[in-house]
Amino acid sequence: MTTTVPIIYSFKELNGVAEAVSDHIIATQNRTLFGDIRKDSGDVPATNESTTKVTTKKKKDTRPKRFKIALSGGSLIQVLNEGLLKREDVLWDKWDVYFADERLVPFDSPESNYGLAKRKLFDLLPEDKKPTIYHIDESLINDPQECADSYEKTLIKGFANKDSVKLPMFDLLLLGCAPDGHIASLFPNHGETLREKYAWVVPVENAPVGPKTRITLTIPVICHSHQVTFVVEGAVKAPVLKTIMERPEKGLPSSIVNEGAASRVAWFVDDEALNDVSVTKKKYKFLVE
Ligand SMILES: O=C1O[C@H](COP(=O)(O)O)[C@@H](O)[C@H](O)[C@H]1O
Repeated sequence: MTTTVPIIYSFKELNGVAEAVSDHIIATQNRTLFGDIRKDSGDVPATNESTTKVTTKKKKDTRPKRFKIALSGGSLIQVLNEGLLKREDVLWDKWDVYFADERLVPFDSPESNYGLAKRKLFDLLPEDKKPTIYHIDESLINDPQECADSYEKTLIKGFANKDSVKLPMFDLLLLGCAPDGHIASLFPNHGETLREKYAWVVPVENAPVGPKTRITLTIPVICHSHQVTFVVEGAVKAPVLKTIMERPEKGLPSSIVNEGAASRVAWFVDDEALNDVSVTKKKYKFLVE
């Protein structure tokens, strides 16, 4: 069994993954802000109170469009640092930045995903170009369930209410993939977390890779994103990429998302990470969209 999801492959001569993924992010930003591709993620269906029948008529969303993006931590942040900071066409002040997962450590810990993004990205932007950032409540890091619930509430506010919007829809969700196949803080063999259907955010209390306690977006939320983009580099990732592409039946979290979001998934990988993959590669010469 092989996966049919195309790989968007960053050719070395096009300056590598950081450049290519930056072009992709900016193209997605521009389509979201100036195109018509985004479904109204914040719309609330009108309710006819006399019959309590929910109609499909939607209120027109008159709010200025924002680019709603979720970031992972880890190696992705360095890629963004190298690719995005030098660009002038990143409209940072129109970005709403959320996190795909967070490690429950203080923000000044080197292990904090928000802390890393802050130091390597947000702190380096001019004051008038900062995005709006939605991070966890640092005071709740000792209570994973509370922290997850609180972050879910943050999402609910950002994407209207949970009853009317069954799932939030990020314009772009950026994922790394660890050598064990975990994405965000969704780990292989964490069945209950991987099967979660209702919650948008869940606690993780026994992560096999430190820090042990985390919170993470769930698979349905990740797969509902308008665009899910993986960024994976280095020979250390070659075996896991082979498993994802050639053995989806193994059910790694990365494979579940790769299949679940299918046509909305893109992969940005370098030659080293792709080295072991033997399925037919669809190579796209990457052009600015
Ligand atoms: O623990 C985590 O690991 C993954 C993968 O990190 P990488 O450094 O191998 O790219 C990361 O995406 C996630 O946000 C993080 O919490």
